[in-house]
Amino acid sequence: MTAPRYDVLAIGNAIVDVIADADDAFLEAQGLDKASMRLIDEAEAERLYGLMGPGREASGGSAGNTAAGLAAFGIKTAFIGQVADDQLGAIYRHDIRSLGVDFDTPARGDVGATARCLILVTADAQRTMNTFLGAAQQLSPDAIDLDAVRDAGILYLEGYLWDPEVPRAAMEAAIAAAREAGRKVAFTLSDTFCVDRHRDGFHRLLDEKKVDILFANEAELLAMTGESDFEAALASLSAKVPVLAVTRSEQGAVAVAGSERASVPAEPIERLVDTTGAGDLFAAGFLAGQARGLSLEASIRLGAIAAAEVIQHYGARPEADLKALAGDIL
Ligand SMILES: OC[C@H]1O[C@H](O)[C@H](O)[C@@H]1O
Repeated sequence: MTAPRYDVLAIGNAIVDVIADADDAFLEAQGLDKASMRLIDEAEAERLYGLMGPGREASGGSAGNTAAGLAAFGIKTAFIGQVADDQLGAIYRHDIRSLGVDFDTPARGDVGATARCLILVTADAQRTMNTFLGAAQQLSPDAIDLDAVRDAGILYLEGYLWDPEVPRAAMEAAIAAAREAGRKVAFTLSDTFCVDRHRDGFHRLLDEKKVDILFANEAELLAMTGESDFEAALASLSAKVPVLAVTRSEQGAVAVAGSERASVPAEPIERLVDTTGAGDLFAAGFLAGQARGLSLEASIRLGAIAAAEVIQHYGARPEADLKALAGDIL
C-alpha cells in the first residue's frame, strides 16, 4: 500500500469556541451548572454572548481540537466539518488552516449559522460550555471527501456527530470507504450522554469490527459496559476492540491492546487553568503515536503530554511546541 496523503483525517462538529472568564455568581445568575455542557439555540447564544465578558475566539469542536493537536505534533492531518457561509465560518476555516490542518469542506448557505460554543472558565479551571450546533449538525454524506478518507492512514470520528441522522450517514460512508481502502478507524465516545443515547449503535460498530482504536473517559467506559468497577469495565470493552485508550483525569490513562496493557500517570503541571480539550488533546497525542507506529506505551505518554499542555492555558488548542515536548518519544 502506498504511503497515505494524510496520517489522520478527522470528522467532527466544526464549532467556533468563544472563551471568557466568569465567576460563580455569573453562572448562578444564568442558571448554569458548573462544568456542564448544554445545547442552546441561536437566540440563547446571542443573548449569553451579549452578557459574557471579553472573549477569545478559536476554531474548536472535539475532533477539530484533536486535529489541531495532531498538526502540532507534525502529523499530516485533515479535518472535515460543516460551517455556514458566514463570518464565523470564515473564522473557523482560517483558524484551523493556520494551525496546519487541511480543511476543504465547502461552506453552505442553507444550513443556518456556524456553530459556536460559549465557554465560561471559572477561577477553579472548570469550563461550563453552552453549545449552539447550527450548521455543524448538517454535515451530509456529500460533504465527505471519500478520496481523502481513502488516502488517510487513520480515520478519526467523534461520537457527538452520531446524534443527528444525516451526519451519522456521512460517518458511516466514511467508515466504509476507510475500511475498503484498508485504513484504520478511530472513534471517541465523546460524552456519557452520547453513550446513553447510542449505546446499542456504538456496540454494533465494535461488534461489526468497524473500529480499531476506541477512546473513552472513565465515566463513558462505565456507561458503555454497565459495569461499576473500572477493571471489569476495561476487561469487558477491551475484548471488543483492538486498541482501547481510557483517560482517568488526575489518575492518568490506561490503554489495552489484546494482552498488552500500558498506563501512565497524569503529567505533572505547574498550574491548572482550563480543562477544555484535555480529552481531545490526549487523543491527539495517542493518535500521533499510533500514526507513527509507536508502542502503546509511547502513544499513551504522548497523549498525557498533550493533555497536560492544554490544561495549563485557556482554550482547547495547544500553545506550546508539542513536537519539542515529545522529545525523542516521537
Ligand atoms: O471538547 C472540547 C470542545 O467541546 C466543545 O464542542 C467546544 O467546541 C470545545 O472546543
